[in-house]
Amino acid sequence: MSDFIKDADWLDWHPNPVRPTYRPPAGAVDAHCHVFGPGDQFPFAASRKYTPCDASAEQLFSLRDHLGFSRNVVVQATCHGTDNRAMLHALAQSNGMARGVATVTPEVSDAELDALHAAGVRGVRFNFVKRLVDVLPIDGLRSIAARLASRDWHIVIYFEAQDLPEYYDFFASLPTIVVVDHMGRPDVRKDVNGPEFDLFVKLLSENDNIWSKVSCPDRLSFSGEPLYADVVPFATRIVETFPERVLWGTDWPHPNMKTHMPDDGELVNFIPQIARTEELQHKLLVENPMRLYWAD
Ligand SMILES: O=C(O)c1cc(C(=O)O)oc(=O)c1
Repeated sequence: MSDFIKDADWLDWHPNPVRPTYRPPAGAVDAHCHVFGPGDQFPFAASRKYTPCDASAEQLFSLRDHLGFSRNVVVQATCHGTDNRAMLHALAQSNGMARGVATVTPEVSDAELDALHAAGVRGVRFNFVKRLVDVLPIDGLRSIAARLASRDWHIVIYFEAQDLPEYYDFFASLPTIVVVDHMGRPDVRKDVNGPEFDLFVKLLSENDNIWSKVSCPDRLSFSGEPLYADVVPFATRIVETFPERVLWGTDWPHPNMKTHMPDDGELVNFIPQIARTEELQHKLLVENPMRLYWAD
């Protein structure tokens, strides 16, 4: 029994996703997923904006095998704040088949960063989504970023499209590889070649250190599952313009979905819609994440 009671409107992860008909290439990496707790073992943070159901490392790895994937990148979920223990536990249970992205404060010591590296962490997440976090002052983020540059770590950023103009110069100034979560959350009802998404494409065009995850059609779509047709032009534009700088992930256990819970097998079946050749799929699922997370 968890010590926490999940939010009344919380949607649990899908209990029995289909076995995907699309088979990912050997060694495929789910480069964006999370663990939640379990809350009685790894308590959720006092600063959290939501209380989820539990989603353990064992459940994550069982999903990985079911979907035909080999590896995971476990991204620190905001409900755990800067307490990275649940994520680190997942890495420790993975037999080297998972890497992590942590959340840290500007006060983090070099020794703590060393320990995170030894545990398999290769990046830090900066979050600008106000419903999820109290956004840290930019100066603090800058000081963290400067310390990561010498470590060959990267920074994962999560923001929504309407906030990109405000943060554009800051993002462009970051000294590490930068990976944008969920394509910068475009409003897919707008034109894929319109000013809003063009600004995101410009960010990647002008900064060859900036990458994008082409994840979460379920969050972005208004046309809905399983086809997520309205997301396809956005994701294909990114995959085909920046084939060496894209990552894909399930986003399991899908925090804060309010209307439906995606079937993770159908999310895998969606991959060939957005990466339309075997070569693009191999870069997206194997070469790019391996370069970023398993270079050593
Ligand atoms: O859109 C979200 O609610 C969301 C939340 C989190 C998190 O709480 O860490 O991570 C994500 O990738 C997406």
